[in-house]
Amino acid sequence: MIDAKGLGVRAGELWLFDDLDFSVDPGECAAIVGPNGVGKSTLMRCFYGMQKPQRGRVLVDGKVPDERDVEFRRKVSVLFDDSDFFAELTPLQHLELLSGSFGADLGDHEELLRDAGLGERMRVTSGHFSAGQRRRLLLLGVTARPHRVLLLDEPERALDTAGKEWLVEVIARSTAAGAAVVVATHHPPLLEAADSVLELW
Ligand SMILES: Nc1ncnc2c1ncn2[C@@H]1O[C@H](COP(=O)(O)OP(=O)(O)OP(=O)(O)O)[C@@H](O)[C@H]1O
Repeated sequence: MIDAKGLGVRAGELWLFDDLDFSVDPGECAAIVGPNGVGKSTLMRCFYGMQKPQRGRVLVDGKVPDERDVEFRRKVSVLFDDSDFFAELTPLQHLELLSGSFGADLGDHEELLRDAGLGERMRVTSGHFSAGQRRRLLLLGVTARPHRVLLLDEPERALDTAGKEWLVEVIARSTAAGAAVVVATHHPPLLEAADSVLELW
């Protein structure tokens, strides 16, 4: 589903990575690890077509990724650092919006929100949510919407222990439904649960 060959990205004079091969198939989760600043987010941005590699090529479902392409965006669900949601909407309204825009039945919205630890907050506008609550809502949105590819950049950020356990579960649900998942992470249980691990250094 994602297939990269000979990928190289330079930041200034320095090659963050070069000659990198990477692939992830439907129903599999690949984790990317490495120290701060090594290039994990940059690699994820290449998979979403937000960053053009200086060398090599990446294909997603056989095509060069293009974040501006509506068909591509419908297929590929992403959580990046700057991902955001509508502060004036409640979590229930977020799910209704997603369901409507994808024309999809996401399941029982209240049950999904209880499962995400947002049961008490499902009818409260999300603008004043805590960092962890916002992260739970974002993660629920990107994992519950229809997708064939899921890209998650440090999804564990701001989550408490229960939230991190839930995160491992929702990723497993996504792969079980046949999605190809890539997760850049510093959270060891996500590495243990992954089918493959790419270490950048
Ligand atoms: N567009 C750019 N131009 C120049 N340098 C960049 C650019 N994008 C990223 N960098 C640099 O590339 C390096 C890798 O950044 P990146 O965000 O990919 O790292 P990361 O592995 O995700 O780090 P972290 O674990 O801290 O999130 C950093 O030193 C960053 O400053």
